[in-house]
Amino acid sequence: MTPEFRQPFSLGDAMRRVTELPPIGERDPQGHKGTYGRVLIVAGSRGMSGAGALSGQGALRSGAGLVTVACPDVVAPIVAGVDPCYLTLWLPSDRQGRVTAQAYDKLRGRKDDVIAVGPGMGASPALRRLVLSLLAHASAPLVIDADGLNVLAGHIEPLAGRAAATILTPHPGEFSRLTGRSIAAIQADREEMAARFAKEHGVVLVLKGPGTVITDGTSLAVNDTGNPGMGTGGSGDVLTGIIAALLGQGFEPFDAARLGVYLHGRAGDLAAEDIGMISMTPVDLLAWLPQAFLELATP
Ligand SMILES: NC(=O)C1=CN([C@@H]2O[C@H](COP(=O)(O)OP(=O)(O)OC[C@H]3O[C@@H](n4cnc5c(N)ncnc54)[C@H](OP(=O)(O)O)[C@@H]3O)[C@@H](O)[C@H]2O)[C@@H](O)CC1
Ligand SMILES: Nc1ncnc2c1ncn2[C@@H]1O[C@H](COP(=O)(O)OP(=O)(O)O)[C@@H](O)[C@H]1O
Ligand SMILES: [Mg+2]
Repeated sequence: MTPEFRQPFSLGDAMRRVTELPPIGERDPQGHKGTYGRVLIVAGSRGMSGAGALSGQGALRSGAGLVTVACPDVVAPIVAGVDPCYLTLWLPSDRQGRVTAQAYDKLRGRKDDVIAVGPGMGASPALRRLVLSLLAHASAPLVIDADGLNVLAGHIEPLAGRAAATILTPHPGEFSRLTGRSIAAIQADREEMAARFAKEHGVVLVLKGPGTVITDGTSLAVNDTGNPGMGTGGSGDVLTGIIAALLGQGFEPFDAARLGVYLHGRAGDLAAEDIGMISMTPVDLLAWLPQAFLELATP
């Protein structure tokens, strides 16, 4: 067969399509905060303190035992003031209010069950160093979003060879930077592009937007919850916290990702039913997350 007649590579039948959600078990009566996962969220910078707070609250509303939001010290009091239930870890900051190259020293040796990094951190060589250090040395599963993803654009090799799971949560713009492909090309072939990337780099890929695709390169799910009311800055930051919390409670990475995406969208649908898509904000996703969880926990 000459090359021009070769079929294009397709994941086709080898791909397991998943539609059933993983069950949410009851909380262990003997459980305590140590049982349900210590979640570290590294997020925020001057001007984007909300990203850290929204991710932290997303994790709290999703059952995490103990949530710590690590953010530049200049925004830490603001982040701490949003919610009394998470801890804050104050990271050294530069003149722009972003983390410095010394930030990783504050995270080294911590015993977190899961680490999420990226929302609202801005772009800098120091952030790149921080993300690469986490990829190289953190033994906990990692969720990488937003600016954490952007530092990997054009340098995705550090994703390879991690012992623990890595979940990436790009929107199409971020996935375009990661892959070097146009947003249009990605949107035209979302499932194939996501699955191929996940397989090649050994990650769980959450390609966001209507019909979010979740795949580990072997299994694939397309989410059917969510609505355009969620097209408001900060919705994705909430999702990062939700997925991190589910990982911390022991869900397998692929399951944590697809369950988190489902619940996030369902919270958005419940909010839209009640207050409408126009007025809802990511804070409402937090408010309706309990109802979304209750629906799944109560048959
Ligand atoms: N309160 C806070 O602190 C908040 C902080 N935040 C923080 O802000 C930082 C910047 O994040 P960001 O996503 O706003 O900008 P960026 O990565 O340049 O992406 C834009 C590009 O992607 C594209 N694109 C996006 N979605 C798409 C889709 N569904 N389908 C197709 N295309 C899509 C988009 O396309 P366009 O709009 O041009 O059509 C454009 O090209 C980040 O750290 C985040 O965490 C925010 O969370 C807000 C609340
Ligand atoms: N029209 C839509 N339908 C379903 N989900 C949507 C829609 N618009 C946005 N979302 C969801 O909202 C979230 C937006 O995330 P992201 O783009 O990272 O926002 P931000 O960085 O501002 O928090 C994603 O989970 C995305 O799937
Ligand atoms: Mg985002």
